Amino acid sequence: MREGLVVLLEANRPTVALPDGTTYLCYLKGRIKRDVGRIMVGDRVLVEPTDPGEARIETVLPRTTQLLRPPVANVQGVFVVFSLESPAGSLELLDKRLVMAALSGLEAEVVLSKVDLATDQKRLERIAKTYGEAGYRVWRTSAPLELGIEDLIHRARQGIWVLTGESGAGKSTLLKAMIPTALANTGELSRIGRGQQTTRWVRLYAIDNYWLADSPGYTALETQVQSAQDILAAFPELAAFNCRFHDCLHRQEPGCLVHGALEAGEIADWRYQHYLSLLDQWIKRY
Ligand SMILES: Nc1nc2c(ncn2[C@@H]2O[C@H](COP(=O)(O)OP(=O)(O)OP(=O)(O)O)[C@@H](O)[C@H]2O)c(=O)[nH]1
Ligand SMILES: [Zn+2]
Repeated sequence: MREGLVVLLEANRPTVALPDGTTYLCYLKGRIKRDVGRIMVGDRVLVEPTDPGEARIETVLPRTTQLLRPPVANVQGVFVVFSLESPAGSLELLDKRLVMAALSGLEAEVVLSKVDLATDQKRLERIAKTYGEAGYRVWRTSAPLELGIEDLIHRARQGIWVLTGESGAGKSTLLKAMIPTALANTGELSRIGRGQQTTRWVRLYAIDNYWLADSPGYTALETQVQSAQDILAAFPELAAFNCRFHDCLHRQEPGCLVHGALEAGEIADWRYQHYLSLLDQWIKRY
């Protein structure tokens, strides 16, 4: 048996890629349907070749993560695309996506798109610096100028990655640049059920040592928030402060060092505000 990855699920038939690049159109051993339920793109499986180009999936290995949209298992990281202009992205949504990624156990990188349209250079620098200091890889890209995209593509990564971001942020544009062969698929539609619903098949494409899903999105099945400290941990530049109380949440606690750092401009005010509002939402819910 050999280990492979489900890279496409077309009409419920999985295509599995092996590390050497060969692919098999697979069918599932009966027992698996009962044990695993639906197999997903991104599932790691053990296969037994049966006929040329065909194999039987014997085992589905345990999943680490599971996204609902796009439906992909074992996602390792997300590219959060943020458009500087037309339309200008929302920093609040950017922070929300980054926090969701952290709370779902995913890596995240920030892609500042459309730098060719950026009129406010100081703002661009401030944003890039803020997220860089918070520990994220930050990319600046421009599709028409072909800027930054090659660097972004060929950086060491592992596992499966997904593009996410607001409507109009530039996700499809990046996707086409990152996987030119996916072009033919972007409009691919499949009818399911009685033809009421249409859906696109998700396909994974190999880039260097990682995989990219050709469908943008990002809704995780579950997040692991156990305490307010988990929210704080998702803001690394705030979590780094050692205030008087070791579990300081940097609100109104005595001896909190964050307020001074804010006044000195060492922390971006919008990051702190977004932290407080996410913290509030979480506390109200529990
Ligand atoms: N000037 C400029 N325009 C860009 C750039 N990247 C994308 N665009 C344009 O921005 C618009 C939106 O880009 P898309 O790639 O469709 O954005 P998207 O995130 O896929 O949008 P949705 O499909 O609505 O989610 C298109 O008209 C693109 O041509 C860029 O780097 N510079
Ligand atoms: Zn504090």
